[in-house]
Amino acid sequence: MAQDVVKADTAKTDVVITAEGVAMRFGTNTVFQDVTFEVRRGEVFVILGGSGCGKSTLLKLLIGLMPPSAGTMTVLGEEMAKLEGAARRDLLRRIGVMWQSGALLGSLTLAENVMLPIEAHTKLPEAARRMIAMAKLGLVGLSDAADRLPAEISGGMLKRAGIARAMALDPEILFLDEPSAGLDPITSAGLDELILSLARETGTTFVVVTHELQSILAIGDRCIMLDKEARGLIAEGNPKHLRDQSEHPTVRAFFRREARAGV
Ligand SMILES: Nc1ncnc2c1ncn2[C@@H]1O[C@H](COP(=O)(O)OP(=O)(O)OP(=O)(O)O)[C@@H](O)[C@H]1O
Repeated sequence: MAQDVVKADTAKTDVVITAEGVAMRFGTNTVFQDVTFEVRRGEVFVILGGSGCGKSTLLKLLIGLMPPSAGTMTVLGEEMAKLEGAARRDLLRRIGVMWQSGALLGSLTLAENVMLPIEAHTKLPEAARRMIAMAKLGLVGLSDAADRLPAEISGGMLKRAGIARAMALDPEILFLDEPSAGLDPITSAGLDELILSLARETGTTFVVVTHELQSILAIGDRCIMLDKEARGLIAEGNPKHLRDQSEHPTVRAFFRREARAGV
């Protein structure tokens, strides 16, 4: 199996997420176990795998929605599962999440949607909140749509607006749950370009959950692959290396199915 060999040289300060021996069980159902990986500052890190392998569950553990059944997970040096109250809120403020649905409020304009987290977490006056919201909408190419309602824009624009809102408080890590779900291939490729340019220009670390092969190859600096049958990780490394060099049958099957169509 291809493995990234740079890991040993990486300074600890460059590591923003660690998972060590992480397991998640629901009753007698072990979704995964022995999951160990790290995410480095500034990279686009992809969590991939087939349906039901536990991608969303892992994302929920990472953002502290539930604690792992076993193992240790740290985000920005803190063990989320052990944090409470203000310490937990402080850490949550340093990360952003865009769920698959985008979850914008339909009765508010895009600018008002982006202003919401700023209002919730700061005491900035409205003019300053709007200025930040406009800057974030500018980052995702939606300056001209700031005063439109979610129902008035396309699916791709909704995703961009969701990213702008998730970036409202300048998160160090941005988690994206299936960002290209429901988008046509051209719109999806545009979103991939946006994610790449945001990662490169803002230095934000992206953790992206997806099973879209085209996106994985386009944006992923590194990835991990979860597998339902193995109940854990079956690959870690650069997606293109895995595609070209992995000898694991499931990894090969996943990466080569669309590779034949010209990826
Ligand atoms: N709250 C829960 N209670 C019980 N079982 C759960 C819960 N959440 C997830 N599971 C189980 O964990 C397994 C993994 O689910 P998960 O949604 O994380 O997979 P996934 O890889 O994100 O799948 P998909 O790509 O289809 O969204 C499934 O068997 C699911 O039934």
